[in-house]
This record gives sequence, C-alpha cells and structure tokens, in this order.
Amino acid sequence: MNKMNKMDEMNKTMIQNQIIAAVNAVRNSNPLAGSITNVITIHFVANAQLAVGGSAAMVFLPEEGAFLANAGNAFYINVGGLLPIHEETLPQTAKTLHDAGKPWVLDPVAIGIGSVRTKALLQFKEYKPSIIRGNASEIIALAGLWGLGGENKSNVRGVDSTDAVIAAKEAAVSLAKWTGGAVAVSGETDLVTNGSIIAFSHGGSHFMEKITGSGCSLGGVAAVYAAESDSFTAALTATAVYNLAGKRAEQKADGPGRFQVHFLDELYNATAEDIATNPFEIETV
Ligand SMILES: Nc1ncnc2c1ncn2[C@@H]1O[C@H](COP(=O)(O)OP(=O)(O)O)[C@@H](O)[C@H]1O
Ligand SMILES: Cc1ncsc1CCOP(=O)(O)O
Ligand SMILES: [Mg+2]
Repeated sequence: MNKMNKMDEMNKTMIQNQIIAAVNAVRNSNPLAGSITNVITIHFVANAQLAVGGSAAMVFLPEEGAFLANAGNAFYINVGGLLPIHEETLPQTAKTLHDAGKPWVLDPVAIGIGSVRTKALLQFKEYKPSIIRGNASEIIALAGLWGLGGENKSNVRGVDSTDAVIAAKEAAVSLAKWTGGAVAVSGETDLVTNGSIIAFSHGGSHFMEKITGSGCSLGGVAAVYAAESDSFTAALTATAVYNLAGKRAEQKADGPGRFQVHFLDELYNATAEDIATNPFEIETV
C-alpha cells in the first residue's frame, strides 16, 4: 500500500467525520432497509441490521418488494438463494428503486451459477445499485458480465472467493464509475471505492470465513447506512464496523459458534468514534 500524501490525510479526516455522522444518524433515526435476500442467511442479516440501529424487513413477493422499495429508506438485494418468484420480484423491485431514486445495495452472491441469476444480474446494470458489495471473485465476475471488466477473469466458484481482494481493484473502480456509487470488495483487507478514491480497511477475523452470512449481512448493514449517508461513506462505515467487531469478537471466542454471538454484541456496542478510527488508508485513483 502507498504511503498517504497530505491530500489523502485530509480526505481521511473528512471521511472519519462522515463515518461518525452516519453511525449516529442511524442510531437516532432507526431507518428501514427492506431486503430480498437468501433464506440461508436471512436471520443473520436481519440481526446485524438491527444491531447497528436499523430496521429490517425481508420480503419475497413482487408487489411487496415494490411496496418496501417505496416505503423504506434504503434496500438490499442479495441473489444468493433464488426461487422461481425472484425472476419477477428482482427486476420489478430494482426498477422501483431506480425510478424512486432510493439507495440500494446489490450483493451478486455466487454469480455464474445458472441462467436465472445471470439474467437478473444483467438487468441490474441499468438500475445502477448505489453500492455493490461482494467478495473479490464476485466483483471481478460482475464487471465481466457488465462488459466493464477488461482482460480480468474471475475464478468464481460458488459463494466463496478464490481471488485476492487487490485483484478486484480495477473491476471495483470500473463498476463504481458506471453506477456513480460505491463498490466494497471484502476479504482479509477490504477495499472500498467510489471510482476516484479507494479505502483499504483492516481488521476482521479468520472466523468470518467459517460462518455463513458474514458477507450477506455486511451488505444488509451497508444498506442501513446508505439510508443516512452517501454511498461511499455507507459502504466504508459498514466495512469498518465489521472489521472492528470481527477483531473484537475473535478475542472472546474460541470457535465460529461463539464468534457469531460475540460479533453481534460487538456490532451493537461499537461507538461511532471507534468505528471511524478502525485502521484504514486512502489511495487516490
Ligand atoms: N481472512 C479474513 N480475515 C479478516 N476478515 C475477513 C477475512 N475474510 C473475510 N473477512 C471479513 O468477513 C466479511 C465478509 O467477507 P467475505 O468472507 O469476503 O464475504 P463473503 O462471505 O461474501 O465471501 C468482511 O467483513 C471481511 O472483512
Ligand atoms: C452458503 C450459501 N449458499 C447460497 S447463498 C449462501 C450464503 C452465502 O453467504 P456469504 O456470502 O455471506 O458467505
Ligand atoms: Mg457472499
């Protein structure tokens, strides 16, 4: 990682103040972030959203997706576990969000499996998600699917990443430039970009790879923050609180089971200042 210059240092201080504002605004306003998400991790996603101060509501039906898109403050779409109804629900909800100008987060989980998932992910290109959140393989694959990926090829395989976060840097920047929003790439060190600056956020735990739903719930929490801040701040705030809570929970747990419980408690107890000072550095694109 490059040493930060004076401009990057100034940007970092400004970003830290925005993180503090986002965390406090969410705790004060309890924003509603509706979700269409997979049934595998749905409970953990809702609990994480509640722990940081949001309000959660999960739906499956097309009319309910459109209703919540209009009624809520932000939305989360995760394509992890598709059912036949999603073929209708996903494009209808994404269009409603786009037309209403509501912030929304896309997690392209397991991109590459099956034609239904591919069709839905292709449709989302025009509806421009405010935040795209995925692991490195998913981000590289989505940039490829949307024709923004250059030569870079993803080694995507199911839901787990087989690529390093840094390998997704160009894909993340291209996607953010296309949407005008932010992209968060998760892994041991997370990368968050709005297409002109990149933040590298540190922390987390190896246990996060041993529980299902750490990535899904990170997307749900990013949607909660997107209700109260710009896309880049929201994506970085969610990433920072995950890295902080993961690091703290690991110190209290001796395996993935208890880690999950401590992790939720640490999300709940993290102060705005602690989240803002969780280590990260800035790079200008
Ligand atoms: N080896 C690791 N060390 C520390 N944190 C990690 C590690 N792997 C993943 N994380 C954290 O786990 C969360 C989910 O990331 P990841 O496992 O990449 O997503 P997904 O579950 O979608 O593949 C992120 O907050 C990320 O920072
Ligand atoms: C295991 C699994 N299978 C389909 S979706 C899913 C959950 C993936 O969760 P995460 O991306 O947060 O690890
Ligand atoms: Mg995932």
